[in-house]
Amino acid sequence: MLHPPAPAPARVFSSAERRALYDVIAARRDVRDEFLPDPIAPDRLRRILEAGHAAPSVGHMQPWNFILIRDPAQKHRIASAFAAANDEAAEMFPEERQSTYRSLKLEGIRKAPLNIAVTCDRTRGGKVVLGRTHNRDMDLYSTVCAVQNMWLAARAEGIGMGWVSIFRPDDLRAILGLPDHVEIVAYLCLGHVSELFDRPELAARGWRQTLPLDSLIMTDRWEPAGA
Ligand SMILES: Cc1cc2c(cc1C)N(C[C@H](O)[C@H](O)[C@H](O)COP(=O)(O)O)c1[nH]c(=O)[nH]c(=O)c1N2
Repeated sequence: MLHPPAPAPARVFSSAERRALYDVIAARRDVRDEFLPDPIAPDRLRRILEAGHAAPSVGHMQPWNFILIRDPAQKHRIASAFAAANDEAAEMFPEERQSTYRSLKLEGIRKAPLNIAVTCDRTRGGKVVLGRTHNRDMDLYSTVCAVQNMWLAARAEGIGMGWVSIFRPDDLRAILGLPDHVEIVAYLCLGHVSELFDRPELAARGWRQTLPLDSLIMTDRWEPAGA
């Protein structure tokens, strides 16, 4: 007779191991401009992708794919799509912020030796997926979990990663040749880094400051501001 599989004892991490995890979380940065041209060694890239693939996903759907982009011509098309969208984006901010916005470097598409498009196949796992029955976007959220795992793994490997989202989605879909049932979730730039900011670059450059954690914690239900 077959017995259902039982869980194994949970591994306990030492304080040094815990510290290492929190250090990586704190030292992770969004990288735009600090990329070096050196290629990423295949074993490092593999570990970063494995970290992504180890992410939680709704119903264990694993809806992600990882499109590895190194071709300069393809990067050029994507950088042009970014430039078009970025011009439109600049216009959307109040006039007094537009020059600051234009001074920010917001992508490393050509400078980073590797770009990765992380996609979500919305049909994977069939029509009904455990946990997604009433919340259709859980597959997209799952894919974001994969991206965050990659971001942390990359930092631990000494690889910088930046997320670029300033695109008209249809431009990027066409360039990547995505079928209708596949969404682009993240466009990532990866490479070794020379330097890193010790806090978010947007905060360091005065665009937007980091909010204090205690101002964000609520108890039992939504607390209206000033209550
Ligand atoms: C979904 C999503 C999308 C984007 C980003 C992040 C995320 C989560 N970020 C990076 C973002 O600006 C950055 O994470 C914050 O400023 C905080 O900085 P650190 O990530 O802590 O360095 C980002 N940065 C950028 O320069 N261009 C971009 O298009 C985007 N898009």
